[in-house]
Amino acid sequence: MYKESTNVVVKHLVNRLRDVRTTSNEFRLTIEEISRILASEALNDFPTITQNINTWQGALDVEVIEVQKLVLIPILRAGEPMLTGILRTLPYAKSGFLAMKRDEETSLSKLFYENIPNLENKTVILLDPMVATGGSLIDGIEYLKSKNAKKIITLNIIGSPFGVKKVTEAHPDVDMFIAQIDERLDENNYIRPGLGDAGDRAFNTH
Ligand SMILES: O=P(O)(O)OC[C@H]1O[C@H](OP(=O)(O)OP(=O)(O)O)[C@H](O)[C@@H]1O
Ligand SMILES: O=c1cc[nH]c(=O)[nH]1
Ligand SMILES: [Mg+2]
Repeated sequence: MYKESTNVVVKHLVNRLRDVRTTSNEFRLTIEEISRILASEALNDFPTITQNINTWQGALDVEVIEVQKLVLIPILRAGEPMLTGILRTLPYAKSGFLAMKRDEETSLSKLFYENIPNLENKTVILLDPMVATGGSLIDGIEYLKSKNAKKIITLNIIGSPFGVKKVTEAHPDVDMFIAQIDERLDENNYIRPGLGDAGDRAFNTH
């Protein structure tokens, strides 16, 4: 399934990403902010455990997210600020990494590096801001399934209708939380209106 955010703050922040005046530093910080909101939407139903803590009035049983059951995995480069943002909320979540690059001639993704912790019995939150053809996300999900992830949730910022459909058809068991689905994929497989190349915008390489 996929769920497009209805949060007006998320929409507001996505439009800041689209603005060409937004500097790379502000772009990364905005991605961090959006990702923290998307993560709280995605984790709303996540299982909690009871923890006994000491408060100013003594011992108290409280409900906390079972962070040990989570693994955060960004698809580099553009997914990196998403990880940074979510780690500010969940600083002790385990993280793994997939470094992928889409070949701009063929639009096929290639995996260059991975470092993934044990995923057995873990829920993976896969992070990539852009879902254009959907190829990178589909390949990333397949890789994590081959590593026996128990459940996969993706957090994405902008998708094309084509890419989102491809991902949900290829992996109907994956829950996709996306900030905004844009109008279309263009003839160069870029999202319109989109924001350009998210990696270049984030790391000042355009
Ligand atoms: O849905 P797709 O057609 O596969 O395109 C989306 C992919 O392209 C972008 O990464 P890119 O390959 O440009 O790498 P980068 O993050 O290093 O810029 C983006 O972050 C996705 O991973
Ligand atoms: O629109 C697009 C397509 C692929 N990658 C991006 O960063 N943006
Ligand atoms: Mg790129």
